[in-house]
Amino acid sequence: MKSKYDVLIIGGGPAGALAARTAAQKGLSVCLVEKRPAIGAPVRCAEGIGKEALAEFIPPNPRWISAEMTGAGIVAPDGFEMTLESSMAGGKVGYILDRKVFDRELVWQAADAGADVYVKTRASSPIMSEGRLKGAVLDYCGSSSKVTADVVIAADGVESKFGKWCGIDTTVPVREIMSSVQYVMTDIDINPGATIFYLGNEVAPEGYLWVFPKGKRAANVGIGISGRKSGKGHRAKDYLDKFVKQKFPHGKTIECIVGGVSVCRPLECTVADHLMLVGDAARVVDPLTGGGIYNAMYTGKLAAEVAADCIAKGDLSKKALMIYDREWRASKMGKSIERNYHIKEYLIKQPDEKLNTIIHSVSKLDLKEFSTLTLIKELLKANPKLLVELGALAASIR
Ligand SMILES: Cc1cc2nc3c(=O)[nH]c(=O)nc-3n(C[C@H](O)[C@H](O)[C@H](O)COP(=O)(O)OP(=O)(O)OC[C@H]3O[C@@H](n4cnc5c(N)ncnc54)[C@H](O)[C@@H]3O)c2cc1C
Repeated sequence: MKSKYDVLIIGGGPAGALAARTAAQKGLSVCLVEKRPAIGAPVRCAEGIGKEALAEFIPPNPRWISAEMTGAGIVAPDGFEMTLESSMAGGKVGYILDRKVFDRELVWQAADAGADVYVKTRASSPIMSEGRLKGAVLDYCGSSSKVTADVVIAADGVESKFGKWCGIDTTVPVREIMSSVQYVMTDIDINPGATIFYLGNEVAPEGYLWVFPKGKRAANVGIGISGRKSGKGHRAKDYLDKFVKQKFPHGKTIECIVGGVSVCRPLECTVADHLMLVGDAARVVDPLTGGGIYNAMYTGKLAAEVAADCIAKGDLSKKALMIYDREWRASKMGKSIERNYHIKEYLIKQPDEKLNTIIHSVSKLDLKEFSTLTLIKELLKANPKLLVELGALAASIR
């Protein structure tokens, strides 16, 4: 391992991979370290992503796509299902990825572009000198080495520690961590072309339960509930087991994963001198859907672009790197996170009766664009009273 790079990236998920690929393509020397022995495993994700969102970063490839989606369903607490599709999108609206292969492909592309990649290598502390971040101490199989870099990109996911070690407050309030469990199930009766979301305080308090198809009779069946609702007898797993017993009594569980998803607002500031935070480490998951793959790739790529400009100018100060922070907040992604945060806060306070009313208001929607914003606009049309309840927020949606 070399001891000096232009860019050191911590974490080999979609955020780190896109940062590494972009920085290497720009001719920078790049080191990406991943603490796990293999990129992409174990998967901690339901693997859903929109078709257009994915296409911004990589052309689709059947090698890492488990299933193509043509629509979605939202099931109200009383069991009524609203179906969503988009004839405008040519019938295909999204994918369920195979992230074990997908994440590996992204890192592979970064390596092909020239990045050095080290797995089973953990960043264990920052190197601080003359009051500034100079790099990180990396642990590999019992030995430690120091790697310095002009800029460190922390892409270390939801469990991110690097930002905190450098003085950034990355704490997520307990109520804004979704406690999640997911089974990969086979031998179950599903609609193989639609992602289904189940809502309700009895099903998934302050969260939702999902069935994301991975084939004709296989799916990721998972749940995320608010950390503050989780307790003895009411853990995410308890809710999921109850659902599975009722809905898929003969299904077989071939994999079980647990994880946390932050559904808080993004960090107040995602840069410091010589440091940038991207993806889940920056808390840029969509607070309404819990989706973070796109946002991770978007921030990873943008951070590397800004880093390259700043390296060329010889200024890696917080002030210079702030371009990244400002740009992602002003982007469609940043605005959508802010809006969806308020909608999530509104929805989690609603009783089941209200959720039933909202979902019953439309039984089938053909969306021009298959996005949460278009869906919300349609629901507002069907429930004009919500405009009053949402107050100032409604203006930003129309
Ligand atoms: C149950 C569940 C379901 C989800 N479903 C979806 C979904 O359907 N669609 C969607 O868009 N999003 C989903 N998400 C969110 C999505 O998985 C994340 O937003 C996405 O993976 C974020 O990418 P990332 O690169 O920021 O972080 P990660 O993918 O978490 O990658 C971070 C990497 O950093 C490594 N790392 C951490 N610390 C260190 C260290 N000190 N040194 C070296 N390496 C380190 C970790 O091992 C990890 O590999 C889901 C999440 C969960 C938990």
